[in-house]
Amino acid sequence: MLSGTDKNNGQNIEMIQRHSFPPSCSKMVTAKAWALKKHFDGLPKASDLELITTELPNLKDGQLLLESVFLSVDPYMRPYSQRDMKEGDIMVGTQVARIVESKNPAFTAGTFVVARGGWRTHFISDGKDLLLLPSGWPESLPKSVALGTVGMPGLTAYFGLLEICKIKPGETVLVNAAAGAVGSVVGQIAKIGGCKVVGSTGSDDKVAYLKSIGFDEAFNYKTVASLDEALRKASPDGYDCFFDNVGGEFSSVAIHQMKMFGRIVVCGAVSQYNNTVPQKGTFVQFPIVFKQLRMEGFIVTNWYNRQEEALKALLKWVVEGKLKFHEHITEGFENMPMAFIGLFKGENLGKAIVKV
Ligand SMILES: NC(=O)C1=CN([C@@H]2O[C@H](COP(=O)(O)OP(=O)(O)OC[C@H]3O[C@@H](n4cnc5c(N)ncnc54)[C@H](OP(=O)(O)O)[C@@H]3O)[C@@H](O)[C@H]2O)C=CC1
Ligand SMILES: CCCCCCC/C=C/C=O
Repeated sequence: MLSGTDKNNGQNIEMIQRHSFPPSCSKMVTAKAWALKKHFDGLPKASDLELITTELPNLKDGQLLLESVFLSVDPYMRPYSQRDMKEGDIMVGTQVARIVESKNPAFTAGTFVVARGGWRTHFISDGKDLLLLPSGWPESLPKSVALGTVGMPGLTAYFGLLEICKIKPGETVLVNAAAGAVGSVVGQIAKIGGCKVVGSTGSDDKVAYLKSIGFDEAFNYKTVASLDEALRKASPDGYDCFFDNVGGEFSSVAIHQMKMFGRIVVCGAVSQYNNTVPQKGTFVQFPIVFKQLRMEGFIVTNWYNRQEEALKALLKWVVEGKLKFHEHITEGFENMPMAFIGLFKGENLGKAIVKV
């Protein structure tokens, strides 16, 4: 038997082998997967990825066969591929998958789970890292939301805002990439928490969307004459909290408009992920020292010991209509590269999802 743990994705998932299995296997399942053919150089290109087709072995005791239904494409995959993947590895990622067959008594065929299976249509798991949808998941709520607002991006917003920023009612919160998976949840949780919310995003349609979900102020950073002025106009008194998804120039400008004792959550730096040469930035020490700011980076998985509590809260807000979600759905597994590349062109409104 050719098998192994997929170290690349850090998961207990049987690796897809790039050749056929012995003829003794009765029910062969053909799996498709996207592999990193060539490390990205600048903006990812479809030709950097390769679609491979393989056949999975029969299940051993304790194993499950899963079929992806919805897959997530996320900006983190770009820096992750650079740092942690080698050419030929299957792209890292999560999906909502259906259990097709189970030889694991803890799971029943037909159940939907969130898995870290990478960009694959089918895969085999020992069940260790599979997550059931939170209890009380309404039939009417698309299961894909478990990859967005009630999933990793929602958790990012929840912990970043409540635990790192520690927002208080009456404060003013700034978030960029505000119409995306994380940003749209940040703004809405901040509103639930009694804050004033300002969002920056890359199109007028997205600005209108942000207003429709309760943002107090929103602007299109691509068309404003001056970012500094746009930030000042949206909140003349400055910002208590800045949830930074973008980095780069935006952050360099925004840091100067923080209030005394402001908090900055460094969640991501999507504007920098495709850089081919290191950028020279502004020096941040002056505003940090003289306004006594706190600036903290965080990775959501560090908070996963509390994910049950947070997913419950996020689902409750969604069900109550306090937390709206939007999905940008790309149809077809073969279009995963296109959906991924689209993230860096601002094509998505809300969570970018691929439906197999
Ligand atoms: N620290 C953590 O644990 C986690 C961090 N993250 C980070 O959060 C951020 C948002 O992720 P997510 O919500 O999933 O993604 P989004 O759904 O927000 O999609 C990415 C968006 O980023 C914006 N964008 C793309 N390129 C640029 C650019 N050059 N300059 C400015 N904006 C750009 C685009 O929106 P627009 O049209 O507005 O430009 C695009 O739609 C990312 O930085 C990501 O890495 C995400 C999850 C966990
Ligand atoms: C369960 C999926 C793990 C996602 C981790 C995301 C960390 C993000 C970092 C920056 O974008």
